[in-house]
Amino acid sequence: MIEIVDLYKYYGERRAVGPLSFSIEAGEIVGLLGLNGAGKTTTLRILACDLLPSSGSVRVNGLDVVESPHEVRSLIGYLPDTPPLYGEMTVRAYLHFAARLRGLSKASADKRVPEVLEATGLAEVQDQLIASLSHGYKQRVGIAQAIVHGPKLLVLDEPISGLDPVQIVEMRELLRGLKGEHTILLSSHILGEISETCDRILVIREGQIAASGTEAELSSKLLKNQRVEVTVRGDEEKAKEAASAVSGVVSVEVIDATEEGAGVVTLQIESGGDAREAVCHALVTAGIGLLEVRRGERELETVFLELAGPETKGDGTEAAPRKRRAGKKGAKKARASAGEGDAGAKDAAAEKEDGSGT
Ligand SMILES: Nc1ncnc2c1ncn2[C@@H]1O[C@H](COP(=O)(O)OP(=O)(O)OP(=O)(O)O)[C@@H](O)[C@H]1O
Repeated sequence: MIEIVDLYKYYGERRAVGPLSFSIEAGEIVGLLGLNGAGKTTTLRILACDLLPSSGSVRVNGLDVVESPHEVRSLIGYLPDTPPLYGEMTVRAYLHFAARLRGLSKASADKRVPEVLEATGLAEVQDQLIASLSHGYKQRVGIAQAIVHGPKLLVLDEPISGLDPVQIVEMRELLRGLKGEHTILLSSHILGEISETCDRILVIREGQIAASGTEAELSSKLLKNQRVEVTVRGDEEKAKEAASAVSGVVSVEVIDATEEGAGVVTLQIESGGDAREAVCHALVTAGIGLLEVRRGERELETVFLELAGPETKGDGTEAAPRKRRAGKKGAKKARASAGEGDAGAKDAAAEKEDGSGT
């Protein structure tokens, strides 16, 4: 569906993208993941025929974006990082307008708009002014305008950015629901936002693909040890001893408990392989009450920073395990902010000099 070979994009002397090559099969949902300035928006704009490449080839369904931009545009639904919405229009009127703009006849638009309202969960707010909608609903309208002409490919620039946790879950469901009919390429700078949504992740760093695969594949490639956090109720020393005795476990640390309660502790366990089942078995056998088991939350961050971060070591080493803090309030606060979207992180984009068509 998408084939990019040796793509370069320069803004003046500055190389924003390249050499960049990747392909995406029809029906896939793929995440382009990179820190600010990595080249995500530039790549997506080139795909959406909003920006010309400096060199290289970009094909959508076999059509070249430079040679056949009109045909490519009709195949693509594009959500830019700032959705092109008109606040003074109602949702339905705006989608009708967007449909007509993309070449649908009035009759086709009349038929298509209710389908799109339904598919994006906007039917209830169709008569509201766009300006009165929450950020999450505005993002949905942005996606609705992108699919209104029935494109095969959706190119979505940070569709999850700035959404609250409930809206993130709803957006994931919306995107996965669209997957059947569309191939989707979306961008993000937060791994946790897209790891559950995408079939595959392409990590982009300085305009090049640094790695690709599922989140699990990226983890196993880059992290020597796996991390699991287990919350238990019982004797702390006994729990540590039981977990430490499991084959493959290399370290057991007591960290901030994920919940309050008498005798509740959380252990952060590093192991050579996936030790979740063996650790749970050992703890239960030792008479420890098992309350929660999950993969360490820093694992996601660590993988991403290994690949894309400014302090990439490139040797597969990872950050030190999270230690127990003095109080539990601090822990809760830290967890609440971990993995949250950074709505302000795109400020720089607004200040960019416009390099369209260069
Ligand atoms: N119009 C422009 N003129 C000059 N430089 C630009 C322009 N647009 C982007 N750049 C530069 O190209 C590089 C890649 O930018 P791009 O917006 O593609 O990255 P990004 O991964 O989308 O980042 P963000 O998440 O901050 O939007 C950055 O160094 C950026 O400063």
